[in-house]
Amino acid sequence: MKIIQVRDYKELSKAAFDVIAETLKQNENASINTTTGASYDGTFELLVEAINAGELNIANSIFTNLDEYVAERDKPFTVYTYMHKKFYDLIKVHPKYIGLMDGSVEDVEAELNRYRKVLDKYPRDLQIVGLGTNAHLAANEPGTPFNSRLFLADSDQSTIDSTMGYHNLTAEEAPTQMLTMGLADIMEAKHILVASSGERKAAAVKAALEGPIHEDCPASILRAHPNVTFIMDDAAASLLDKKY
Ligand SMILES: N[C@@H]1[C@@H](O)[C@H](O)[C@@H](COP(=O)(O)O)O[C@@H]1O
Repeated sequence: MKIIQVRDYKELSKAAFDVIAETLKQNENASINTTTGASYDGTFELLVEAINAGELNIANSIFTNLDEYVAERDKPFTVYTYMHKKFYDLIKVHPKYIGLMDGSVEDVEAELNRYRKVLDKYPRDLQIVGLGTNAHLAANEPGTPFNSRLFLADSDQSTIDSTMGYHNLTAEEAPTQMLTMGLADIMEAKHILVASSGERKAAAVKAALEGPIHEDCPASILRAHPNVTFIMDDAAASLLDKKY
């Protein structure tokens, strides 16, 4: 695992951007699957700038997402809304293919089957993930089997609380379930990028990097992958025993 420790969120966003840009520069047909959320807001801003300045060509790339809330698509907190507001609506050139799950469907099984085919068609060159405060990956909460595949997941209370905080939602408005790629789906990527920022992620970073590799800590599975770039800022690294 390549661990990059930076000072703050600004440096973290630049370091994550550099990994994505390098992937696209090496292979303009790259298939990139991404998370959404606070960890990557700054990274998406840098991507939009670089694409619109003509410095990065994404016209031949594939972009897919790794999870989606069970909710109407136009709700402010959905992955669909995030990707459009912070990326797809802002860029002048679009990827060759954009794949998003639809959490508003009645037939969840059919939607998971449809997305299975999307993932099978576009094996991931780069998988972008964030850690939950409880060290979840996507919506794979603690206790999820390491061999999980695309499924409908119930969110832990800490995850629901994070979503409420980030999107300023009441308990009634907050989504409680997600369609999500499984841990085995995430592990299939050639390269996995993780970015973690701030004190609220420090315990999850410690568990992921220094705790047992166990299903109680979904992110610990990343240590079994041969090509992970883990970027953290000083605050997220503050509980680590070792200096990496
Ligand atoms: N399901 C999402 C994940 O896809 C996301 O990566 C993670 C971290 O989010 P954030 O970057 O906002 O802390 O938690 C959420 O619950």
